[in-house]
Amino acid sequence: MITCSAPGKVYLFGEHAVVYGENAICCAVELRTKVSVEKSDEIIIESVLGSTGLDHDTHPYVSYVIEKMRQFADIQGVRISIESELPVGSGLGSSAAVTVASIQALNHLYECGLSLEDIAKTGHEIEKMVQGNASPTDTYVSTMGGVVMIPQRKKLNLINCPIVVGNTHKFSSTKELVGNVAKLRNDFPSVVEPILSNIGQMSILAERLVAEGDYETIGKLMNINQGLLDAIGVGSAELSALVYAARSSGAISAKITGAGGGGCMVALAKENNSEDIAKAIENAGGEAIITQNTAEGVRLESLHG
Ligand SMILES: Nc1ncnc2c1ncn2[C@@H]1O[C@H](COP(=O)(O)OP(=O)(O)O)[C@@H](O)[C@H]1O
Ligand SMILES: C[C@@](O)(CCOP(=O)(O)O)CC(=O)O
Ligand SMILES: [Mg+2]
Repeated sequence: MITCSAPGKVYLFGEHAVVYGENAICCAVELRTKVSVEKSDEIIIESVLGSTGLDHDTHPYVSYVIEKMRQFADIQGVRISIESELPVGSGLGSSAAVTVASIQALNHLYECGLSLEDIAKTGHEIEKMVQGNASPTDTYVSTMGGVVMIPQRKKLNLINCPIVVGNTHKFSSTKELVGNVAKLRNDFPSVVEPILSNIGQMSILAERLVAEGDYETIGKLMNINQGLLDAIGVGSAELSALVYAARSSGAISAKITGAGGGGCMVALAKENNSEDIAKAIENAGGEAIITQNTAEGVRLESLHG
């Protein structure tokens, strides 16, 4: 049995806008999805979502992974077991993590010889197939780790402060939210395109701030980004409650991460106040996770289970 894991991510800036080619800055976080694979008589995919064969309704990402990997190997029967620290459908890139970890596990099992660049590219093709429209961000960051500027795929310095995630526990589908933004942009191009372009500008300004470790100024821009995410309709009362709770308890910044609608928000904390922010998020009805960014992307965990 071969086990690989891949990290989730939070966006400092640029979700949704990045789908239209704008800049984004996204960091891998130390919350992982683990995928174990072994050859078997039939195809079995096991996860918290159930146990299925090739099934595009329950396991769309993993089903497409198997179909794509058949370009590189003769895959007949395989058992794929998924365990994850990432909440599903919550803006932390669980779809990219499960996709990337599955590709790498099959890559090892069938000795396909795919490079990390190949894995990120194949992962992006799969996210596009399921989501309809997807940026390369989540699959690239989950493959390579670190803090990355998209679309350049440029690695920036790691963020040297605690990251607090607040989960509303309201499931939200990325495909649906990306579709809603596409409709709004189509209905009001002269209004929505400048908003997306303004979001892109924040990443361009923030590149130097990340290099300098100027988290206070990064935080001011993140808070503006939150306002613009609300403007394009991906906020919710639950997310706003957690965002304002985090800010009132001393967070440097707080905004939605990922597709929004429900799912998670992210706050940057100071060295000494991550616990206070986590408590405020819990008091406002969310689940708090204190984490940090990670330089490590997809990795081999074990060869024998
Ligand atoms: N642990 C898991 N096991 C199986 N499938 C998963 C797992 N985590 C995520 N997925 C897949 O990813 C989908 C959620 O992806 P998405 O809507 O992009 O949200 P996000 O990536 O923000 O969590 C799930 O509906 C499921 O298809
Ligand atoms: C909204 C978007 O920018 C990020 C979606 O992230 P997540 O699936 O909610 O973790 C879509 C994309 O970049 O493909
Ligand atoms: Mg996703």
